[in-house]
Amino acid sequence: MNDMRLTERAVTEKAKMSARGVQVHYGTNHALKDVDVDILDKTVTAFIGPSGCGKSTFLRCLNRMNDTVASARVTGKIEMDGQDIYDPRVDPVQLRAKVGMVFQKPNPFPKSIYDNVAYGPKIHGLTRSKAELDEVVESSLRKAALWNEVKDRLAAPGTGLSGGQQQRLCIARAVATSPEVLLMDEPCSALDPIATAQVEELIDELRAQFSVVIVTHSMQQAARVSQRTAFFHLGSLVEYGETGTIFTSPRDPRTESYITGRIG
Ligand SMILES: Nc1ncnc2c1ncn2[C@@H]1O[C@H](COP(=O)(O)OP(=O)(O)OP(=O)(O)O)[C@@H](O)[C@H]1O
Repeated sequence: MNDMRLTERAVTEKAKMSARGVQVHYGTNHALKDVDVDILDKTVTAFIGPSGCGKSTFLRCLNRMNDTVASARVTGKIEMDGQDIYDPRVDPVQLRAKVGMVFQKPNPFPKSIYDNVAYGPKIHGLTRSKAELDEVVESSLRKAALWNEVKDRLAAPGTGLSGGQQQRLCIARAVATSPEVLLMDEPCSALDPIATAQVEELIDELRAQFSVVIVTHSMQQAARVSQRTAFFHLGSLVEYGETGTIFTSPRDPRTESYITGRIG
């Protein structure tokens, strides 16, 4: 056995986040049932499954966005690098800088392109000078593959960009706080095929720096961008594994029915 390959495997198999026995209730609606999963470091993980199966609910557990939903009750354990993210000492605002989020509909702030990206580093005090902030804005826009298109109009409103550019601006905004995990809830559903392809290419590049978790209704997209896939059904995590395996030889008949289009 080649030692080098063993080392590489150990690195890629490292869990960045781990969930154990996670349940979510919205009032009396038991939306998520006993979910156990590891989110690997530097890996794209896709969450797939029929509408209402709990994909977004679970995604929102990973950065405590459900804290903002009055009826939501989350139980179980979620750790990032071995630290319980639901520990009362964890500040959810700080957590969300480390576990960033990009939503279905591009939602830039009604501010300039520059200020959209500078906002996070400013409120978290991540830079000490205007020059340093300028650098973070530029490097974040570069990472989001948007710099060349906006570098001459950084003072223009973010809301004046095209839909695909707005979504890349939202990715730049999330990237600006140096996240360790990026959560994306159907990030391409409001985009045309060209903008979708750009965002998918970007996801692949971002994976070199951190973990990406993407909720998608498109199985083609999950197959294209992810290395791991989790299939949810009726609030349960039915199957989780290597993306190629999930799509070619799933173990559970429910997964097979979904990927062949018989349920959903
Ligand atoms: N804010 C909320 N308040 C109350 N119930 C909610 C809320 N968000 C989701 N739910 C319920 O939780 C269950 C799971 O919904 P969730 O949005 O997580 O599913 P999903 O798989 O992401 O669906 P979709 O693919 O349609 O976005 C559903 O029964 C839904 O009605």
